[in-house]
Amino acid sequence: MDLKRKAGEKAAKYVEDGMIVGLGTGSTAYWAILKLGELVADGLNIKGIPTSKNTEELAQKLGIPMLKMSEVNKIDVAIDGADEATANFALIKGGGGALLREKMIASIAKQFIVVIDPSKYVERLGQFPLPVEIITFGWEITSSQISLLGCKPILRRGNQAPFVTDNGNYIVDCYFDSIVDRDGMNTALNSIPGVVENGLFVDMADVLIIGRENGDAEVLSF
Ligand SMILES: O=C[C@H](O)[C@H](O)[C@H](O)COP(=O)(O)O
Repeated sequence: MDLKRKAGEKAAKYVEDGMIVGLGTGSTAYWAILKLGELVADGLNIKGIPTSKNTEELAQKLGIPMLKMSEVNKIDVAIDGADEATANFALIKGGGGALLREKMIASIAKQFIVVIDPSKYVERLGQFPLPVEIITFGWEITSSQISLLGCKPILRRGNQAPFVTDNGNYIVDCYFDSIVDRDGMNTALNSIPGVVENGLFVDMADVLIIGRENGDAEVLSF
């Protein structure tokens, strides 16, 4: 079985009747959402909060009832993918551009479950360029201020034009040699005027599920 699928489907087992569920974005969270769709069709009663417009469309197709972020003040469990994860559960997210909504949803989730394939499990963060969401106004200035933190920020592009997030912002993908002080970097990035949010998720994940070739998916709890 596809390793992303193994991880995603395992995460769906954490969802219980009556829960409000943060629905992540990307090709691994996809499998969790698909499974939840099946369970809902079989009678599971949950409400989803999507982390992106893509996920909202998917959940809608699958018949998962949804709430708006403004309608909730707590989320029971959020399930999402990651671009990198370490043994102490630090994450880089945002490869799909959904980091802002993902971080907001994860931050109010009682339990945040991260699903990955083994290629995402790394010793140190920073091989994957860190996505930083910035406002379009004066983005060049914001980007050059970000570069002073020791990285090379590259404006993400879509179809020959800058990629625009669900929130109407740009993303710069920041190439660091490595990110050692994750807390410090998170704070420093978010202190730059023009930065909306960055893809470092520190001390947020509670469970990390890694799809493994042999046997069941591996579950690590913090
Ligand atoms: O913005 C996108 C998200 O942070 C994704 O969860 C992340 O990029 C991982 O996606 P995938 O499971 O497709 O590798």
